Amino acid sequence: MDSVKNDVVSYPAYLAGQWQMSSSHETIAIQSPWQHKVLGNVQAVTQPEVDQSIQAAKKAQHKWAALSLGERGQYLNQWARELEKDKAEIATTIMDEVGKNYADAEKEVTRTIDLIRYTVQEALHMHGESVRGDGFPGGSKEKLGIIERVPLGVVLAISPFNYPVNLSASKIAPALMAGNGVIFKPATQGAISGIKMIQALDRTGLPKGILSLITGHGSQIGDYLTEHPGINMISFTGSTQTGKHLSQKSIMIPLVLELGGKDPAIVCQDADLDLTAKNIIGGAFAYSGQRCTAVKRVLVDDRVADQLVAKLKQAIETLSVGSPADNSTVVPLIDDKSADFVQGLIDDALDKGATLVTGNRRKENLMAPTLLDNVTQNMDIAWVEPFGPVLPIIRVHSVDEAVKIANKSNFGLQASVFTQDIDKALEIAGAVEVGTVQVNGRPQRGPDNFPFLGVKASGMGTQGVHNSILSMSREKLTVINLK
Ligand SMILES: NC(=O)C1=CN([C@@H]2O[C@H](COP(=O)(O)OP(=O)(O)OC[C@H]3O[C@@H](n4cnc5c(N)ncnc54)[C@H](OP(=O)(O)O)[C@@H]3O)[C@@H](O)[C@H]2O)C=CC1
Ligand SMILES: O=C(O)[C@H](O)COP(=O)(O)O
Repeated sequence: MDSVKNDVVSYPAYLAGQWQMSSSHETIAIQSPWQHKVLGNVQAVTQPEVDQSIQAAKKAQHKWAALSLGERGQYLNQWARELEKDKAEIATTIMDEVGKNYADAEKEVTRTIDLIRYTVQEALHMHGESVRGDGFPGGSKEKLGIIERVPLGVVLAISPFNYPVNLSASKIAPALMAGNGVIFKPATQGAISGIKMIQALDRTGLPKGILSLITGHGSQIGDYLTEHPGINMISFTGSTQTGKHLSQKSIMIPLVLELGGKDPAIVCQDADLDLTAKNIIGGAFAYSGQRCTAVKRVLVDDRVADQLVAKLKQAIETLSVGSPADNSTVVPLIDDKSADFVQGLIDDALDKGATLVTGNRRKENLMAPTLLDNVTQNMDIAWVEPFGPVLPIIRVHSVDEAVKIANKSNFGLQASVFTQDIDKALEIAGAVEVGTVQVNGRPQRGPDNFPFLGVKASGMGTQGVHNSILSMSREKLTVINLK
């Protein structure tokens, strides 16, 4: 299946049920962000190959949707078992390809297996409803409406680099269980992990054509996919910039967009500061802050700010920094360009008078975890998503000021509130314009049975297993006019 030249593997794409080298004869070299070597080549898939894949998905989808939920579930449960077998290999690929530490990469695969199994169970338990017409003026009991959920057709699933397996499966599994065909476009940096995951799915004997895996740079093939008339729904996770672009290109189809964030941790005067510091550190620096739900700013009551900063400094200075293979918390960023971007934000803040508490050291794309205090609203780091290991502290005089600054952001993914007063927590939770508020905990997507959503520039629509199945199916009403 794969071809090897000069020790570098060329991975085929999975087009209309066949593993194939692209007729473009063009490949993209995937460079490890930390081993500084080429891990393999993936295909630059052509537009005619996209057409063939979408046609094949359309054709296969009717038969697929005609299978019972139990039959579709059997393929997915088998996929979960195949992923169990490949766990170590896929975790190693994630580690090599996106620089996630091994323990977290393995957790990502385990979480994916759990998610697939849960998705099957959830889909099995979902059902439609019926309604009689007599509840509305002029209607009658003789009108019986049967409301079923039916698939949308072909779903385009586009995933980002930072969870190359989990955020892909969290689109593919619900799309398949809802009876759709799938066109899967992984992040280029993450494509080999995506390919390995689909190799496991292919081994289940999945009907040919129902899913294709299209590799290629989003900048080259993305618009063609998005604008394709054969696509009936798009589920996208990635940056706000790409998400906005995609929403302008797509034409009258449902979109679910999970985009960037600038999640604040609001720390009240009465907060348990040890618990707060622990959550902020884990939230801000795991996987070097390359998570949409990372804590990306701290809005702390001035009266406890010195104490909190001291605790954060102490904890940051004990974080392990280095190789993903050593399970370091802070690992090299996805590329040098990302590290340059983060460095630019740090430099801007320091130029404008922020206090460097710790960090601001760098070796290529490996950046030391950095804490900046006395950050003010004229600094870019107060508003921009760094996607790197830097945390700004903004001191505030009141809860109202914290909420005001929290809401001034374009983003609205999650927010954390640290306080021991539940009334205050609920008041703040009600006032913050985000998808989710975490009381005394760090922002996070999981557990995956919870709804996951962003508002404002952080997204549109809702993920989480139940909501993903809903968003990838629609209601269909059949009215029986009884005598
Ligand atoms: N809210 C959420 O759930 C999450 C949000 N994110 C956000 O994602 C970002 C990091 O991920 P990153 O991968 O860099 O994001 P990008 O937006 O750069 O890429 C995301 C995906 O979009 C593809 N893409 C690029 N251009 C186009 C296009 N014109 N049309 C269609 N698809 C395109 C990319 O392909 P290619 O790789 O080939 O360029 C990739 O598969 C951060 O902003 C983060 O906050 C990340 C995870 C979760
Ligand atoms: O990509 C991301 O950052 C995720 O969607 C967040 O997931 P997590 O909160 O489980 O890390």
